[in-house]
Amino acid sequence: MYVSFPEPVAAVEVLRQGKPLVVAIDGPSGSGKSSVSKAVAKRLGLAFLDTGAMYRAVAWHCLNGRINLENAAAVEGAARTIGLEQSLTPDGEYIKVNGINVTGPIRTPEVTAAVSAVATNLGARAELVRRQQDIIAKSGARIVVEGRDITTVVAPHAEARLILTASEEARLRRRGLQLGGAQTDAQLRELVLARDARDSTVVEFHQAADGVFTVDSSELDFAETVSAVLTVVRRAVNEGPAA
Ligand SMILES: Nc1ncnc2c1ncn2[C@@H]1O[C@H](COP(=O)(O)OP(=O)(O)O)[C@@H](O)[C@H]1O
Ligand SMILES: Nc1ccn([C@H]2C[C@H](O)[C@@H](COP(=O)(O)OP(=O)(O)O)O2)c(=O)n1
Repeated sequence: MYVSFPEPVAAVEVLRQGKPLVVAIDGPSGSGKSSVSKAVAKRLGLAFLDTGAMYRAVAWHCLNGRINLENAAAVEGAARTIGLEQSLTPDGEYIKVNGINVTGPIRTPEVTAAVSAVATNLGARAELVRRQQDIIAKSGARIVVEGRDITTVVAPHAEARLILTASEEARLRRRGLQLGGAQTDAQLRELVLARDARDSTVVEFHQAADGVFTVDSSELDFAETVSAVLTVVRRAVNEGPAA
């Protein structure tokens, strides 16, 4: 079989040309939000915003600056004052805190273990939501945004809103593979399920709100999931919110 390399890039699909097209994607950890959202943004020629990276960046800043994560006022203060700069394209993702590139460091187990302290801080959330809405407006409202509260709080009027979910088993397996298989079952459960349980005390990302579509990727491979999400986006654009 002859396989050409690099693979031909799929043609960009033009939807709502010249008009706003915000695609809001929420879901639990390991459901595929980040990777699938990037592929969807590429396919639709849209910008891309990883909101989880912003929560992680604040957590990294607190750990790095010895800011007590249990001090709610201090964490909120950190969210309000840090300089955040991040890529808004699906390729070459990066994020900087006060000019320091923390793209790698925000993915360490230490930051992952600490990030719920930021995610459950309502003052920090309000500030990050405000920043995210500002980024969406500045993108010309043609952007895929993924996180936990995008369909409900950050962009409740987005042209397409969906929850991307998958069974616990699928999410644990995918995260294990993604991290290279070095984690024990207990460690993976803490990284994925325990963190989701903590985060879901302040945001609902398991159940779709009114008008929000659901894509369950448990039985789908990556390409099928991207395709299912694109189908939902086309349907939302052509027919409106989920019934
Ligand atoms: N439908 C799928 N089938 C198989 N693997 C997938 C699927 N969707 C995502 N993945 C893989 O699962 C891992 C976790 O996906 P990721 O996008 O990081 O999830 P999230 O952002 O929701 O935490 C990645 O390695 C990704 O490539
Ligand atoms: N809009 C968002 C995005 C992320 N969060 C929180 C929830 C997560 O614990 C952290 C990190 O999010 P991220 O999407 O990077 O997490 P995963 O790696 O997909 O599990 O931030 C949030 O509360 N609201």
